[in-house]
Amino acid sequence: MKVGIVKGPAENPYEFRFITPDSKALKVGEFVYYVHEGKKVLCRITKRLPLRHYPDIYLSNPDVEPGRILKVLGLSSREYDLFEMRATILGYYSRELGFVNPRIPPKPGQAVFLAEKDVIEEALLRKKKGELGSIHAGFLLNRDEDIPIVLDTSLTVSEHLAILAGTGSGKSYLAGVIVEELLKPYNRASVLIFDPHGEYHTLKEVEGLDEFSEGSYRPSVKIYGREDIKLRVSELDYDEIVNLLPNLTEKMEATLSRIYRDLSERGNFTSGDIIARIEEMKNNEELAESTASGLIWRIRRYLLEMEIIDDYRHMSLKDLLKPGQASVLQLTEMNDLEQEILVSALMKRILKARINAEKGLDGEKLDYPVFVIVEEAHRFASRDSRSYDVLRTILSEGRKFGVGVCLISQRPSKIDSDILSQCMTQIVMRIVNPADQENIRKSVESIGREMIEELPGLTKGQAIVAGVAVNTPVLMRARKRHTSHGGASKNAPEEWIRWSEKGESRGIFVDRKARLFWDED
Ligand SMILES: Nc1ncnc2c1ncn2[C@@H]1O[C@H](COP(=O)(O)OP(=O)(O)OP(=O)(O)O)[C@@H](O)[C@H]1O
Repeated sequence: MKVGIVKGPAENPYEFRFITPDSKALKVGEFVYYVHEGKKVLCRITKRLPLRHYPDIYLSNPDVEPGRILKVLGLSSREYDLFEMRATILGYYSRELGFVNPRIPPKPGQAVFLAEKDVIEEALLRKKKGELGSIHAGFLLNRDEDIPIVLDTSLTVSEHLAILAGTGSGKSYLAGVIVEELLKPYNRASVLIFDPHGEYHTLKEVEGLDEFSEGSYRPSVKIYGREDIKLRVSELDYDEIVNLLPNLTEKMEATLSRIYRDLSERGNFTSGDIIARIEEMKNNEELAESTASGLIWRIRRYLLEMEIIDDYRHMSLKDLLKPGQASVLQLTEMNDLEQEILVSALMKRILKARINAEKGLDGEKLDYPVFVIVEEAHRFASRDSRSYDVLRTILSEGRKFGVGVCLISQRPSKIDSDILSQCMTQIVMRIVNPADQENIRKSVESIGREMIEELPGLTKGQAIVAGVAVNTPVLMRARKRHTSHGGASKNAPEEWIRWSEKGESRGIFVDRKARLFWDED
């Protein structure tokens, strides 16, 4: 479909301007093309400017439509119905070379066409919907026709993914879509989810849905609650143990460091082993009574009191991570310290197990790549977080060993920029906060300035997808979930009414007297 005519070049050589009537309803982000030597040269619309404004006097009376004034004056409304569009030339697409820019802008007078479904699918996407190793995340925005937006699974997971947006824009809904896709028969991924708000348990529904099974394949989703999540004392780093024990004196730290070094060389150890060593040092008069008792008290009070820390039990990595399985670690009842220590210790163990498997080393092994989703990533990937060092290492080295990470955050400006810039696929949804927009502009180079300007205007579920998993940034609306969304907003009035209809409200206002504690039964 012809949608406009080229007016001429713009300020820079890879842009041009064209004129289109309003009736063609072209929007920023839309894909168009012109023909050069028989090839369709794909372009993205970056700006839409009205060509002529109505004289102010035509707009002076809100009750009189400007078109009527034109009619009375015998003028045509069509000349006010025109828009000048800017478009960036992406090039014609070659499977081998990617986008090839012809380096000759279109001539004035040349026709501009709306890119058809097959042109978009061929040029923008590396994978077709349902193909082996594909993620059907949504549909091209601004089109009535459903043009699927499909990501390349391999690049999405191994080169890390970031989903960034203001709160309530649909991040975890979309992450759910991505996990669903990863569990489909054409991916059968091994996924781990750190879920601080308990939003992912509903993914268990996939186990009963036909879309997810093929032959003998059926995915599984395991939910780990607080009582199932355990770290062994001996799998904690020295720094992690120190972080758990408050107000250690220099002498206590030095003692603990020595004991930790000795015990960790032997393999597994328990908190009882640490305490026994401290007592031994005290009895040998290597340690003052007050230091020894202070250290033992802290170990008993803080290390042993922590529910996620155990002397013997820990989660088996082989149970936690399996192809065709998503494991959801619910962190809802843990405090920040426990959550950070858990992310740090478990991620370290996963990376080590992958390195062991890849290099044929001794020790715990994981024989397949894994994908880890970290919700509220700003809490775990900011410089002052206890899990910062591990995440930084995994983000920079994980791809070599098949540990992919998806960071999800509503405060991208709080995520360390070295970490964020390692996420090679970015999905950015509505962001209104200017500091966060600026941070996205700096750390997500593949999204141009004109696309960043679109961010505040997006609505729930709409996103810019950019980076290695697609050939060029594209505007998308997320597809519908097969499973329900565990993070769905509460409908308060509905719940109030349901509650009151059950009769539970009766009598609630009878006792209006404030009770003092000595009045209580
Ligand atoms: N694509 C979508 N289609 C339909 N509903 C959606 C879509 N995306 C999000 N929603 C709904 O919008 C609400 C917020 O979505 P979601 O929980 O994914 O937001 P969020 O960005 O993760 O928010 P928060 O930062 O608070 O966790 C939910 O009720 C969800 O069901």
